[in-house]
Amino acid sequence: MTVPRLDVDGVSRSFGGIRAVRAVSFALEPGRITGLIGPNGAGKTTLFNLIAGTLKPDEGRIRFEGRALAGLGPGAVARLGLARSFQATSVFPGLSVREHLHRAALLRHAGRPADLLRWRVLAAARRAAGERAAELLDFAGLAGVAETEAAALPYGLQKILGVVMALAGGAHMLLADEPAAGLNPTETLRMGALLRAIHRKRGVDILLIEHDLRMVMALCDRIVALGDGAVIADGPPALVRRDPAFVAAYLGGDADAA
Ligand SMILES: Nc1ncnc2c1ncn2[C@@H]1O[C@H](COP(=O)(O)OP(=O)(O)OP(=O)(O)O)[C@@H](O)[C@H]1O
Repeated sequence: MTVPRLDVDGVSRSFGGIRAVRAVSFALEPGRITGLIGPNGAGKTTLFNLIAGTLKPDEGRIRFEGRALAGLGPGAVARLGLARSFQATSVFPGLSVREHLHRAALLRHAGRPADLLRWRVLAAARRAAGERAAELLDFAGLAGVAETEAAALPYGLQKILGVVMALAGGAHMLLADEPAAGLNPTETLRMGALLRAIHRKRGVDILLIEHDLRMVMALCDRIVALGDGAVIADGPPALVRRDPAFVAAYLGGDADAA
């Protein structure tokens, strides 16, 4: 059997008395866009934090491409190729769009300060990061705003930059955290097209948390639905949207709303 891209096995996490994530298991084959959905408070963000290494599970194991993530922090997880979308404006205040991508590309070396003390290594890393930034500017359609300060971009472009920054370090899998939140319909379509291009043209798998069900249904090969911290439905969109547990928990019983 193929090694799953991401294998979440019996993962639980509580905060005080609240069991935010309860014995969640799913394995994602390579080559997929997967949606992680559920009502407010269902545990999506907690699960993302557990996968990205920001939080540690109380129980269970998470493997990325066969490697256990236990004990790794967010930087180490990202360097393995599992990267989370950034909040573009809060990362490097005052820096341009190009500089954001350049810094994000350099971050993959940040855990190896000894390397960076050797100027040859640093110079080569800077050059490669510059090339990568230029290529990503073109890929994401951001070349026209490359020298604009990231914080001054329209919100939709800031969200695009935050997603593309996650690719700058060479990710094989992108954790996209509500990329359409706060976007208007045109911006949402552009974001959907970008995610599809990231997957199809760059071969990056995506795990997508998103409240915009239309986007999730259109983009995803598979949907994992959480309710009250546990998996309540898991499968292709056409099946999940008719799953009684999903309909009851997420849509208040109205299957046609999905
Ligand atoms: N740091 C924390 N301390 C205490 N409780 C927390 C913490 N983080 C999350 N929770 C609780 O865990 C549960 C799951 O929250 P989580 O944010 O993961 O849900 P979510 O599905 O991402 O919700 P939303 O769609 O609103 O972002 C909620 O009851 C929340 O209040």
